[in-house]
Amino acid sequence: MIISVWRYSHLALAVSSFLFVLTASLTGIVLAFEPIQQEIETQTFPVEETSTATLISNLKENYLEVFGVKVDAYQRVSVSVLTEDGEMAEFYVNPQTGEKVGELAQESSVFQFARSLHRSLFLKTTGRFFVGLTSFLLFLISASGLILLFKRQQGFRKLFSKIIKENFFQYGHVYLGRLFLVPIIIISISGVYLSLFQFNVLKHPVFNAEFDTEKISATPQLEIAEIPIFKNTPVAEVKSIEFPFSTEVNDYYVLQLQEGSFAVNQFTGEILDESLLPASEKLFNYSYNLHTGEGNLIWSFVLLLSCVSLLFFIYSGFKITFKRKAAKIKNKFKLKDCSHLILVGSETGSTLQFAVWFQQELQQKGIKAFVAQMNEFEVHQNLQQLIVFTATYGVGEPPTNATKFEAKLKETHFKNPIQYSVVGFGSFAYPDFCKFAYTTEQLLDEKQNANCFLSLHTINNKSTESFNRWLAQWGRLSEINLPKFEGEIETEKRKKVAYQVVRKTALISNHQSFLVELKPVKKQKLKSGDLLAVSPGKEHHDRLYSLGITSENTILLSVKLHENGICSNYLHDLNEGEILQASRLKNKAFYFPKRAKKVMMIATGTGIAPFLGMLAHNTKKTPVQLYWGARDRQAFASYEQIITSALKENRLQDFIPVYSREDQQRYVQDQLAENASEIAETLKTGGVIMICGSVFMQQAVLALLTEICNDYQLKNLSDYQNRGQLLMDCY
Ligand SMILES: Cc1cc2nc3c(=O)[nH]c(=O)nc-3n(C[C@H](O)[C@H](O)[C@H](O)COP(=O)(O)O)c2cc1C
Repeated sequence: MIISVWRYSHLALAVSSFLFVLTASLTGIVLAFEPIQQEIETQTFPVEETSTATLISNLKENYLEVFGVKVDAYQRVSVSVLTEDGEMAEFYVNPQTGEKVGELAQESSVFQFARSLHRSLFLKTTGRFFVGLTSFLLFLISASGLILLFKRQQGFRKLFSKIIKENFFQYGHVYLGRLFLVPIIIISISGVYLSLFQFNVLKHPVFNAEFDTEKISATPQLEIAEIPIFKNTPVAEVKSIEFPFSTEVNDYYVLQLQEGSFAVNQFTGEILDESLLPASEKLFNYSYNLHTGEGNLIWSFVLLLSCVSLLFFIYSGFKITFKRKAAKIKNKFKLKDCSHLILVGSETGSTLQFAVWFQQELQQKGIKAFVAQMNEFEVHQNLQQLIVFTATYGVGEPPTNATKFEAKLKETHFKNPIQYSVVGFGSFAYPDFCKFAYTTEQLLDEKQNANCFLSLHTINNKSTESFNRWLAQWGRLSEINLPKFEGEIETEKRKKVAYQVVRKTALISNHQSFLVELKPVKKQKLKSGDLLAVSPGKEHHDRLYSLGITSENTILLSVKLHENGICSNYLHDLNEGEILQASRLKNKAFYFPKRAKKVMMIATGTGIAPFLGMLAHNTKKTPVQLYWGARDRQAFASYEQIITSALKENRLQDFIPVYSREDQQRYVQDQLAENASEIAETLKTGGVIMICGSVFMQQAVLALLTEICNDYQLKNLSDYQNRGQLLMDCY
């Protein structure tokens, strides 16, 4: 709940000030180049080592008259003098010699334009007011962003720990936020502070030296080089020097230093009056330097990058917001007429997308389904099935639209019996994995007349695969045949590249399957478990093949030839040496585990291909058991050589073929059932189970694994999946 208050504040502030922040950041980017350019172009002199006395003496020697000196943020010393030719001039000098080194820099029109827009939007006082207000809003946006960041990363200490990648824009928003929120807060606070001077809320001090003119004396006269304040002050500390108008004793030097202003007797060097800078003015100087980057190349770069990141924040912020709003609840039927109620607990909208899709599919099957936010939970007498899809936030907290659910449920009485199923959407990256979904199930469990239809299923990182598994189970129990959810899966762009056929085996007559070995024409990094998308000719629908990488680093595909299969026939008709155009899809979710005590591979038919590749590269000799189901022994011929050598070299410990048309006519799941205790032990001790092959086999194996989890009092199967102990690639 708390997180949402901050999120909405963050969003509301960002929306209300977006145009001003956009203008400020664009002009800020241009202006950030000014100090960078100045730093690069400026000729430097040792102002730290040169005393003010040396500078004044040199100037007095070189020019007829000196009116004033200024030292800017880039430590350039400019003078206003009467030259030997009797001309008034202003230019830069070398402080060590007093000689002219260049003309005063003229500000470019681009910077002038950007500065006016940045400071006042060309609207004078009104513009300056809006600019000040924008700075303040930017501060609030950044501060709320920082709080969201702390909450998201679960505290200050974990601020720089891994960011959970939800999607590119969200990841970028958080990642750059971590880097640039603090500089942006500095920019905004300093901007607000500078604005206070524009509106005369704070005023710059004016130094009017006051002293008793009666007491001024011209003796004892000191040489400039002897006057202590000039002798002891390096030029680097000077902001400006006003020279005396005349040689009258009442005329004096006004020396403005970083720390304050001093009136200095031109003959004796006595300090006639002084005024140290008030804190407000010191703060102004800091703010000015921090806001403009003047005089500090590194900080100027930080400012530049912060302004660029602001543009990214604006863009990604809107992208995130629109994505959240993308899935909308549209109910065709009234709640009281619906048999199915889908309740959604969602903060950023992805869970809602699953729910809306589910509702549409149910409606396609003629079932009246209603989608509602968990906070709007109500029951009607026609309700038969309650399905709750909910995410978890914070430390196991409900999403914003589910905060009132517990209270609402407490007040609810189910007059007629209903059945409920809860699906938890969460991320294993958070310690309280799907905790709110567990709470929800427990709350429903305690209600009279509410019966569990399908026990809690948890889904890590919006896995469509995991959702489809729940869908299959729910569909089977309800006797509703639902299609698979084809959600977004993280894949590389499907760019086609050329692969050369290096070998192709003949068909194994009974099985109509064959092996193809391919080599990418251009170097490509591939891993066993990746997918090859093949679409002959102009076919839009490609067929995905799970690939294995052999010990010779060629791609191994095991293909089943279907009578009317476009892709399988296309592959079968290819000859050795021919080129195939296909695209590779990374499938990180199905890679051989880097660290596992044991790996249990389960495959049927051509699903063995990625496993053959994984075995070829199991150089660490992780203990592997391979269960392989096929119709008969003949099918084994194509793989025999690879399996035998893997067994011999200890890259495979155990090969367990199961034939459905031979001996005892058994299926893989039958063999697995016999080894139930070993499977339970594998899951318990952190081993990994990998399944590749037909969906039919997958469903049977998953049903068995669920049974084993129950019998051996293990965790929910989805928990193992979410921990990466159950990897699947089935088709
Ligand atoms: C700030 C934040 C906190 C989260 N906290 C948890 C958590 O405690 N437990 C969990 O399982 N998932 C947590 N998640 C992950 C979300 O629950 C998960 O990404 C979910 O799929 C988001 O669904 P939604 O888009 O419908 O809100 C968190 C995500 C974020 C951004």
